[in-house]
Amino acid sequence: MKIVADENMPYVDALFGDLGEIIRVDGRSLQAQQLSDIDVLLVRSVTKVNAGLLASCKNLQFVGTATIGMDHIDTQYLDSREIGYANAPGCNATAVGEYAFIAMLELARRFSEPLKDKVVGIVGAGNTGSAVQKCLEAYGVKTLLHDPFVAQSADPRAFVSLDRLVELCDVISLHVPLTKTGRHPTWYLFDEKRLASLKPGTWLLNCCRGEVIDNRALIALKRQREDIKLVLDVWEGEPHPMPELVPLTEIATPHIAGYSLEGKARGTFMLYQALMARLDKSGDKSMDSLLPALWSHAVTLNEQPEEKGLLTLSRLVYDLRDDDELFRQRFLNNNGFDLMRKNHKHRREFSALTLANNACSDVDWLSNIGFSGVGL
Ligand SMILES: NC(=O)c1ccc[n+]([C@@H]2O[C@H](COP(=O)([O-])OP(=O)(O)OC[C@H]3O[C@@H](n4cnc5c(N)ncnc54)[C@H](O)[C@@H]3O)[C@@H](O)[C@H]2O)c1
Ligand SMILES: O=C(O)[C@H](O)[C@H](O)COP(=O)(O)O
Repeated sequence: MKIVADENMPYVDALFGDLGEIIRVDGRSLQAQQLSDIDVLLVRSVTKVNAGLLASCKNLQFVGTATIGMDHIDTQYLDSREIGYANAPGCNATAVGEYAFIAMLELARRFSEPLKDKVVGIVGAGNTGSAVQKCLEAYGVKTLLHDPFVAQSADPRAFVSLDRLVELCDVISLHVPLTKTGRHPTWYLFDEKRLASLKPGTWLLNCCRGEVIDNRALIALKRQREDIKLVLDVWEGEPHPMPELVPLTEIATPHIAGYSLEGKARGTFMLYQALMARLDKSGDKSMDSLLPALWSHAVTLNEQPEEKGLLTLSRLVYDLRDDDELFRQRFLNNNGFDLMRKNHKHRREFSALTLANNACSDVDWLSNIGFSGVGL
């Protein structure tokens, strides 16, 4: 079996090595002629999988994308050729949730405005939106949700309209797929008009897809309204963000909100499971053996951490300021955006840090946020 895999997908050798030959490729520049005799294609969000790429693959049985988003895959075309496919829903939801939560803690500290006093609006209440909500609620922050699809399901949570969310929230975090059609398209969901309606001092975070916000309108808004604070992980026109937008942000990163080691391992592992099911084989691999230990094993709490202490714990697991600094230095360099993504291997999730409780008081909320605990 011949397997072509994006070079930015870790753990492919460990999981797929027994199945056949593995060829690593640069997913963004992948060409049809590199794929003519392959059986399996494993991609990330930067590869457009469509008739143009696959027309000459006669043996192709399976396409896997180690991502949540599917907007880069022409599933109709795959269906028409009866090629199996899978994505990895939820694989990096915890990573995105923790990224957004840490970013909010960073802004709270920078502007001396406690996160605990804010109301946070979450647009899109699926896997990543729910992961942010989990961290916020565990910490005791009030959240409001907008999701017209989930609102009509049996989900017991309360939902508000987008207008109401924008009107009431101090912080808005975006977690929708990129859609151009259907009843509630998200392309430019935050257009010039919506952006103009943000209440004074709003913090706006985008960790989903760049084009959910009209980036030109965002630049125009920021030039008039210093009070709006931006956290952007995704950009219109990736891998070339509008250069004038970057200095207008508080935190800027190259589409790595989902890039925890755990999230990447989960993504590859979910594709392994999907391929094994497609081949009607039972897999003998497990995810546990893939991950290394965190550099610091445990931290002992002698007292209840306040917001500053919570940020300190978060930074032990993932210091978002490092990625922000590197991005500002490098995004304009040749291939800087993609190189930073390719070399991004340092990030862990809260669960990698074990907290020991010497404080006696109730610190269950820390395990609800996601930290591992001895006696929490
Ligand atoms: N920055 C990153 O690294 C990163 C990582 C993971 C996912 N993503 C992006 O984030 C998106 C969301 O991921 P997810 O795992 O939460 O997906 P999901 O499918 O679990 O949830 C998306 C939610 O958005 C809702 N939605 C759709 N249209 C909406 C609209 N107009 N208004 C409000 N809600 C709407 C859906 O009903 C769904 O509940 C993905 O599609 C992907 O594009 C980015
Ligand atoms: O949709 C997703 O899952 C995310 O956007 C994902 O983290 C993108 O990462 P990539 O596949 O580009 O490495």
